[in-house]
Amino acid sequence: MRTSIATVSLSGSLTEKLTAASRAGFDGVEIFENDLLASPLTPEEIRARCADLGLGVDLYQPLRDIEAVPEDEFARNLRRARHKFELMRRLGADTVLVCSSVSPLAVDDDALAARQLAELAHLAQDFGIRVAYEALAWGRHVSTYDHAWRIVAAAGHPALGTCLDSFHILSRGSDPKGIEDIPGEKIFFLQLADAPRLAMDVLQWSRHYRCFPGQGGFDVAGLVGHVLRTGYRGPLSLEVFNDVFRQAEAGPTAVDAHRSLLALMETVGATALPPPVVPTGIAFAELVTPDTAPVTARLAALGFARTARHRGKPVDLWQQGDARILVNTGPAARRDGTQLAAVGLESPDPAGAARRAEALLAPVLPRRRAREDVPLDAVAAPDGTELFFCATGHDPRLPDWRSDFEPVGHTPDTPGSAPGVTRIDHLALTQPWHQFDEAALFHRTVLGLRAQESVDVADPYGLLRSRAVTNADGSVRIALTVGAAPTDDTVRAQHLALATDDVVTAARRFRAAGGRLLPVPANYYDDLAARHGLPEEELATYRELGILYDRDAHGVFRHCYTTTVGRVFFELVQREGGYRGYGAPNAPVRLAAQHAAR
Ligand SMILES: O=C(O)c1ccc(O)c(O)c1
Ligand SMILES: [Mg+2]
Repeated sequence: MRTSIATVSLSGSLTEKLTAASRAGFDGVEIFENDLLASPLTPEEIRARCADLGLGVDLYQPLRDIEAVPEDEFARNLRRARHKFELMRRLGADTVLVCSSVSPLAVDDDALAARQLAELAHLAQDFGIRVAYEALAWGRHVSTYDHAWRIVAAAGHPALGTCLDSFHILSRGSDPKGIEDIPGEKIFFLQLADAPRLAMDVLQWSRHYRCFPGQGGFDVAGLVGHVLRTGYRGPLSLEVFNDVFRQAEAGPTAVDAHRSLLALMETVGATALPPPVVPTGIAFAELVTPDTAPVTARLAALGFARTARHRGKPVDLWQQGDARILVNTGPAARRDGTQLAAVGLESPDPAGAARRAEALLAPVLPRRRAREDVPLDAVAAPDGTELFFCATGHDPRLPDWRSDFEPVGHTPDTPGSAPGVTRIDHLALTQPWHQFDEAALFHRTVLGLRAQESVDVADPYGLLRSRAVTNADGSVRIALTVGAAPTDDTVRAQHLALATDDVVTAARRFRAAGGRLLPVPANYYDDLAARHGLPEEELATYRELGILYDRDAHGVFRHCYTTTVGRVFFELVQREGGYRGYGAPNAPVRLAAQHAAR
């Protein structure tokens, strides 16, 4: 099917928007009137630019406040429309969107609306133009798709059809099943947008909070299924009014937009993509650092041993139990400071995982970082984190990334031999401020992970949002976070959470080995005592070590934090009884403590 995007969904000049849409692989655009009015290009130049970029001008929009008005007013509206049709002819656009009137002059008279829309369509026809009538959710008299369709049907003009917009339909709670009663050839256009479920005025909701399909709470794919069953074969077009996307760079936004549409088309069976290959564990996390000592001192104190070194690069493998951390001191480290740069995901089919990622527009990274390296499939996540699809000896047919490493003589503790770290529990990756929703969609569609609900976390200097993506058994957990103050290193911090069966002993061992744990204020423990009624002795231990505590319907969570190096800190976590969360209620206390420590 044709994919299209409204210029209002992207930031920049019209030229920048068109270029971004074309590069991201869209077939066409809806040109929003304001973008044309503000452009220094003539309509002919815009048409030529679109042609050069391989874009069709699938829709010109919107014509407003046309129908169901007194005759003298309607005569003025027709003059206005004629001017637009002349413009559209120069632009090479053959469909115009007319949205239902919000004018105080409009009357509640369907027969009048139908008669005037037929007259408009008659004029449009002379210009080779079709009119697509759309119910705005806040239209004065027409606000539902079935009402707009009744008027279109009554008008009975071949150049008049309807435009369906998933936002207007789903925001009002209309049942989209009735779409199947509209003949496909009378649906002239289909606009798609998702939105988070918010209890607010629908106009404000529409103009500021729409998002790409799959990022919000609507069943957009379900709606598209109904539309396709009518026989509609026109474009699937994204029309997303969103305050964040208006500011974000158009190029990446357009790619994210197209990915969301591809995933939606897969869901409704309109396209076939390589199937998702869900990762089965975390093979490694890779830190880059220009300043090795503070990182390795923390790892050693946590009980990690340096077990191997890369044959060709300044990269060490530190290991404990099944937790593997690469410490890279190469050139990227000097450029970027200490940060989590790459994640190795255990994959039953690394090549298949990479094929899906590529089909969903993820940048594919070179298979070998150096000529002599084992070939590994890798892609870049939206935040730039490199994701390696790899095998850690679980399948003899797949190359083992560890073959690039030479043992250095230390053997790690075997899991369970000492109460240390058993595995990586989760990773927390900070996303660029404008890519939070996209990050969740990426991890869900590209990696086949499940996204949990987003939670708000109060930081002393702004609000953070956090959303976890996981595989079914919890062996892959990634917390995606975003903050309001992107330049602040506490807000930009990433962390590596390490699982242990006994956080108290692990914390004591870390301290005894010279490690410093993040101090937690006494007020926190007074509150904890009141909330959970923990025995005084247990509380005293937590107080002493800075251990935080949480409980959900499934179990208990105890955790503590190291101090931060660059953008990175470590967390020791003990999950008991199937606890599913990440200690979110404690995050504000942790963030305040980290700001204080800075
Ligand atoms: O918010 C609006 O005015 C507006 C305009 C055109 C549309 O297609 C739409 O869905 C909303
Ligand atoms: Mg619309």
